Amino acid sequence: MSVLDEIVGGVRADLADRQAATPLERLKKLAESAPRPQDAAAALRRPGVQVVAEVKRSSPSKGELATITDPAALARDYADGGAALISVLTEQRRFNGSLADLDAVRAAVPTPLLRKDFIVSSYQLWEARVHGADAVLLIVAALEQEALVSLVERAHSLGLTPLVEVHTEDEVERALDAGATVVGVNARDLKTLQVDRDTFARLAPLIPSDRVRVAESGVRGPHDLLAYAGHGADAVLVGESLVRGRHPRDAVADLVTAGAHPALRDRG
Ligand SMILES: O=C(O)c1ccccc1NCC(=O)[C@H](O)[C@H](O)COP(=O)(O)O
Repeated sequence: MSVLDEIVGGVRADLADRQAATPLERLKKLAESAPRPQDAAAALRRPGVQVVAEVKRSSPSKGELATITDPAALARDYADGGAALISVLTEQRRFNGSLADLDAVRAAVPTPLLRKDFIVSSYQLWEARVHGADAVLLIVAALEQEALVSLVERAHSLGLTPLVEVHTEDEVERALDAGATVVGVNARDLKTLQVDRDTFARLAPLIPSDRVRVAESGVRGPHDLLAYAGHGADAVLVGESLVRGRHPRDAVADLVTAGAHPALRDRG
């Protein structure tokens, strides 16, 4: 069994518990009083290369990354540094995240938020709405095509921006067929956990330029952002290097400054 299969198995088990505790109809009622989602795609389409900063405590590849006791404070640093979108991991077993983290971050910053999880059911989209997310991650490798199409449509109908994640040529085709407008190319293979930064250069030309192209994983600093930018990235998603560093606000600001270079801002 791959790491991804194992994670998704745990996610399904936890999901069943939450569904038993809060039936969908109740969740839908709660969504009525949730804030209207912001346009996360528009935030990523701004000129230059935008920064998506991630609240990430642990990972299957590295174990514990950082003791984040106050995700709201970290998110405020990210927002102050100029992040266009803040990604909050809500998966519990392997990433040590939670919907409570999403709540805390939502209450702390006005920046659009991405619920980063292993979404397999529309129930999780309703949860994302209730807990204040503006965008959700949909991982092509974790979904059958029919489920992917249906989740992309449902996310849009709930006002959420789906960030559709791919790692291979076939997955790019599936993402585009499913109607993805924001496509994330993950340099990390979720089955082997190996990071190969050349993945973005290989797959980006297959993604039409009217879609938002996000380069995910392996960004250690501005030089990696600039390398991804050179291959057409509109945004980069950064986790580990920000949570491990001592000055997350400055680290985000350095990335934002690199991404705002006039040569990148003036790209067509
Ligand atoms: O990070 C992992 O080990 C991982 C393992 C299995 C599934 C997903 C995983 N990570 C999710 C991500 O892709 C990253 O959190 C995100 O792209 C940021 O990457 P990084 O900057 O390298 O932390």
